[in-house]
Amino acid sequence: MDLQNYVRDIKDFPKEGVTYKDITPLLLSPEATNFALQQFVVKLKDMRIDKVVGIESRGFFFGTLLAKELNVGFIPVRKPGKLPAETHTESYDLEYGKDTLEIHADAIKKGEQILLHDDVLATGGTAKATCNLIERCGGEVVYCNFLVKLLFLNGGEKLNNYNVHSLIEY
Ligand SMILES: O=P(O)(O)OC[C@H]1O[C@H](OP(=O)(O)OP(=O)(O)O)[C@H](O)[C@@H]1O
Ligand SMILES: Nc1ncnc2[nH]cnc12
Repeated sequence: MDLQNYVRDIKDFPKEGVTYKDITPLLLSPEATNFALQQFVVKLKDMRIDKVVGIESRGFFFGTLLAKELNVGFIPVRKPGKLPAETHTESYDLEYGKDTLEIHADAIKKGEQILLHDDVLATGGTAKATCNLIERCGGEVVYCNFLVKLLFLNGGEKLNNYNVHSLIEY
């Protein structure tokens, strides 16, 4: 199955000059969703993963599916002001703006091995900020997992020190 057929380009969204990679066609297809999930799991099955961290909001879709599949807990990393308990906070630059992310400070136990998941790796700011959050909680980022990697934005450079994997590259 060619997963690229399930990602569509939306020109000039959310800003002029940005071509947005829309994964909703993939989510609409149970076959493509299951295929992508199994492709992820093949790579992960021999690794020790204690928890999955998914990034709001599109990282929640496959993040929770992956956690269920690996039989481990799921941790949401959220936009500011959404998490109710004590948090750690990181700010970062996006392809189309600036943003801040938060994690519950007690979500990870010291030394736990964490899988980070998001739908798209673009400039890498979001993923790098999330790695920082995980490490501030005492976790170790053992794998950064994405559906889509935008090679021309060089997001991988920000994640030099990490194990990075994606199913679809542009
Ligand atoms: O690699 P980067 O340049 O940091 O960009 C990648 C991030 O941008 C998108 O999130 P967005 O902020 O659009 O939020 P959403 O998931 O809620 O749509 C995407 O889901 C990633 O989280
Ligand atoms: N071009 C893009 N398409 C979808 N999500 C993104 N996140 C950052 N850049 C993106």
